[in-house]
Amino acid sequence: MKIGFIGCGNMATSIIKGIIRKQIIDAENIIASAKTKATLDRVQKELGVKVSTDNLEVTENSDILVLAVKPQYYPEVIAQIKDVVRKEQIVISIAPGKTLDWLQEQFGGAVRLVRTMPNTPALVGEGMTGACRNEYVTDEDYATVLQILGSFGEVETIPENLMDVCVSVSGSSPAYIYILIEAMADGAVADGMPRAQAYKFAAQSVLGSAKMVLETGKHPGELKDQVCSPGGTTIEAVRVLEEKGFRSSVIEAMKACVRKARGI
Ligand SMILES: NC(=O)C1=CN([C@@H]2O[C@H](COP(=O)(O)OP(=O)(O)OC[C@H]3O[C@@H](n4cnc5c(N)ncnc54)[C@H](O)[C@@H]3O)[C@@H](O)[C@H]2O)C=CC1
Ligand SMILES: O=C(O)[C@@H]1CCC=N1
Repeated sequence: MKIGFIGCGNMATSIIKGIIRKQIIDAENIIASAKTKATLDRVQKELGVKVSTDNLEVTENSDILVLAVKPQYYPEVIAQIKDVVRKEQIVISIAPGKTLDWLQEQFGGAVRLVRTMPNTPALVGEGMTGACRNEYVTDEDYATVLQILGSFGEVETIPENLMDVCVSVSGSSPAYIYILIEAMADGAVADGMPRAQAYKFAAQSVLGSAKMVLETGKHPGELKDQVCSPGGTTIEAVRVLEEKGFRSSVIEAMKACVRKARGI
């Protein structure tokens, strides 16, 4: 099995590192393209995969092809490769807003397409990916794709109409969490904790809280209540978060994210 990446920036690098880490596909069976020699040198050095500036070479040398460029470059890239994409090849999109119908139209023929929304924690094997496929992708093809996507974290098949929601809840959400961690560390630093220590305490608390939700199966509200002692410290923090519109800020930010995805 050979996998190709057109574009090798943040997301492709995270996916490739995740795949190599789990030894699903060897580095020698991975090929990636980029626009500049500087990026290719960085990719070759950092990941040890084959590299090329030629998107056609990447297309011809892969069974699974990931389109890992920004959405605005999709039309240009697809126009360039569509005549060399083979019938049995699987093309994976990772772009927000690009529907299976739109992708199909750009290719102008029957292409096996899997639409996904991954996220950068793939780099450490803790990604969350939503996926759906078109009618040309066989069950066998799709099982292979899910195995690859599952090698760098969790993967779930979702209806295509939820892909834009997936962008806000998992594709983009690591950014919100990093802001939260940074803000928590700023708070700790403001009260005297050294910066590096503050990042560790904040990040480990986020990691532990996420595990509590996933592993206990308890409602997040119940877990929150367990932390809030009557007349205690936590409820004071919660009171201020509610007063400052924390919950509503998150919801509104996510709705803006979905609107943007729908408009891309
Ligand atoms: N960064 C993230 O957290 C996530 C990104 N995505 C999606 O992944 C895709 C890639 O995003 P990033 O990796 O963040 O972007 P990026 O900008 O880091 O990487 C894209 C790479 O593609 C290269 N490129 C541009 N045009 C090219 C062409 N014609 N041929 C070959 N290479 C070309 C660029 O030079 C760049 O290195 C986007 O569609 C994005 O929406 C999806 C989920 C999460
Ligand atoms: O910001 C973006 O457009 C991409 C999609 C999801 C995460 N990053």
